[in-house]
Amino acid sequence: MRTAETNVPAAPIGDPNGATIRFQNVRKSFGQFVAVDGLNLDVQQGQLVALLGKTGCGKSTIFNMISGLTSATEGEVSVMGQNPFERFNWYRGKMAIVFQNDRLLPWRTAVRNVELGLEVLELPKAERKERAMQWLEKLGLKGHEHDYPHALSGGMRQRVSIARAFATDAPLLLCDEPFSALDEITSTRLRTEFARLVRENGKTAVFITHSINEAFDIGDRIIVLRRPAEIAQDIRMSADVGEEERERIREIIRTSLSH
Ligand SMILES: Nc1ncnc2c1ncn2[C@@H]1O[C@H](COP(=O)(O)OP(=O)(O)OP(=O)(O)O)[C@@H](O)[C@H]1O
Repeated sequence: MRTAETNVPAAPIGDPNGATIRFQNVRKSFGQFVAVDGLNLDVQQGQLVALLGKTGCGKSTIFNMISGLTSATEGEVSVMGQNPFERFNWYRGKMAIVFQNDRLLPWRTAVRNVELGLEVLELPKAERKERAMQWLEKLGLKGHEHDYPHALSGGMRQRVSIARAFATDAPLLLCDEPFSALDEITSTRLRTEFARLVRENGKTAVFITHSINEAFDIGDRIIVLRRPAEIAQDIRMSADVGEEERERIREIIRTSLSH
């Protein structure tokens, strides 16, 4: 595993404060129910952050605020220096999302599904196809470009949705438990490949998970949340963290999650 600071380009897009994602005293409530309470969080460009927490701790709510699907009740959310809820369209081509469900269109082949995000960006047809084919190859799907989703396994479909996200060339990737419905072997392989691609391509990524193992495999930084979405631990991982230290960190995380 590499340190969080590798592959970090000089300055984040449009953000004078130097953070790609910034939450300042963010509160989100649904009626009387407080899902996120006073959250402060900075994600720097080039970081691969695993957001780890038990079910119902508010991970998706945070995710929805980053992606602009919902607004904060109080406080400031800034992504690349803009408010994602107010400037939803500004993020086209700057933010790509991978969901738990692959969300492929069943009537489109793998390559046509990858091209979809590029159609929205209005890229010329030949370039769309070339980019989509390249990303499918990088995701190990050479030979399956013209298969329809129903002919692909769950892992292959999720590979297509990752190719679709990377093909847009968005600097920020948001992933909401994309591998949690897959078997452990497929999931482990995919998350390792995903993390490598994020680093190789200098992306910033937030990866939501409820699995400690997944957070360890993915994150340069592991943020452990407890209800109502407060940060219980903020852990920086690096290549020189030995196995003994990793086990100690796992124990700290388990303890945090059990509260
Ligand atoms: N639209 C909503 N209306 C009312 N309550 C909501 C709404 N969205 C989320 N909540 C509540 O806020 C809390 C946090 O939900 P959230 O989906 O963010 O958690 P999560 O950590 O993503 O859970 P999971 O891992 O199960 O997806 C939960 O108690 C949930 O019931």
